[in-house]
Amino acid sequence: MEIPFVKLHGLKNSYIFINLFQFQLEEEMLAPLAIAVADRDTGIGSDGLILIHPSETCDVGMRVFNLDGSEAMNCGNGLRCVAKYAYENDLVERDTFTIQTKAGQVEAKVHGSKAHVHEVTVDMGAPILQRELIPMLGEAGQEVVDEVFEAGEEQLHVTAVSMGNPHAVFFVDNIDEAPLYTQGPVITKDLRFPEGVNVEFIEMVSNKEMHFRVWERGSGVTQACGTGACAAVVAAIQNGKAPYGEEVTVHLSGGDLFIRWEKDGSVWMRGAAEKTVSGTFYWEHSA
Ligand SMILES: N[C@@H](CCC[C@H](N)C(=O)O)C(=O)O
Repeated sequence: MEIPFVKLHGLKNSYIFINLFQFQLEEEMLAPLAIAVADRDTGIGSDGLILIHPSETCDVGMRVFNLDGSEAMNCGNGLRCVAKYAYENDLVERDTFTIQTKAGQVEAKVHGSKAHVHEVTVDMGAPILQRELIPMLGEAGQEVVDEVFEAGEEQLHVTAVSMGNPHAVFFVDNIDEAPLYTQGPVITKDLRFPEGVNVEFIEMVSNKEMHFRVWERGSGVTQACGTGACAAVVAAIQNGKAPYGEEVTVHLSGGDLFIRWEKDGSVWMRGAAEKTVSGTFYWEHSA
């Protein structure tokens, strides 16, 4: 099978994009295809697969698959890349348009020209803070803010936030000493999070600046996570470490994102999106 693709990344969080306005794929192919394209030896190499598809309710639709083939409800870096692709490739004409995700609808605004979109702002909608909706086990109806979290020998404190997908945020004193590779792969599968969880470690630099590292559910360590950066800023505000309504700079391994949470309202994400490769993926699918 010959599959046309484009590779884009948001701050080095890279995905293979397939345009389903032009190409059809069977549902049962999607998970194995995600694993195949993401493979850095035998595939193209990426953190996963994103499908850009026609939508009945929005200007375009997006589906996201992690490196291990699991499907996610949302992807912040993917949304900026989809917006760039859709505008540059005339799937949309206006510079502000809607994108459907499995978690709901968002609005994106591209910055730049039809020839080159360099940055995108996305209204990510309101975070979901109620424990059972994240979802996290425990007493329903409460927010999970700075809660004691036993993790093996360590006692951590977690703040849990959903941006359509679940995030467990841990504040640390020194980002270089965060237990990313020891706790990340364990907490992501912790049974207290019945759907698994993306794990973020945050060092506050000031009330408007933070360092960020992530272990993504289904993909492991990545250079950036857009929904994770949104969740981290929400968590910082819930913990009194950052203000409502002001842009916070998040330093991820792959670059910076600029996030603002309006009180009782939306989280806004602004950042770069880049295209690197396009081509044909040759795939022998064995059903
Ligand atoms: N990298 C993404 C998030 C991708 C999905 C995540 N791993 C999940 O399973 O929820 C982002 O930029 O938000």
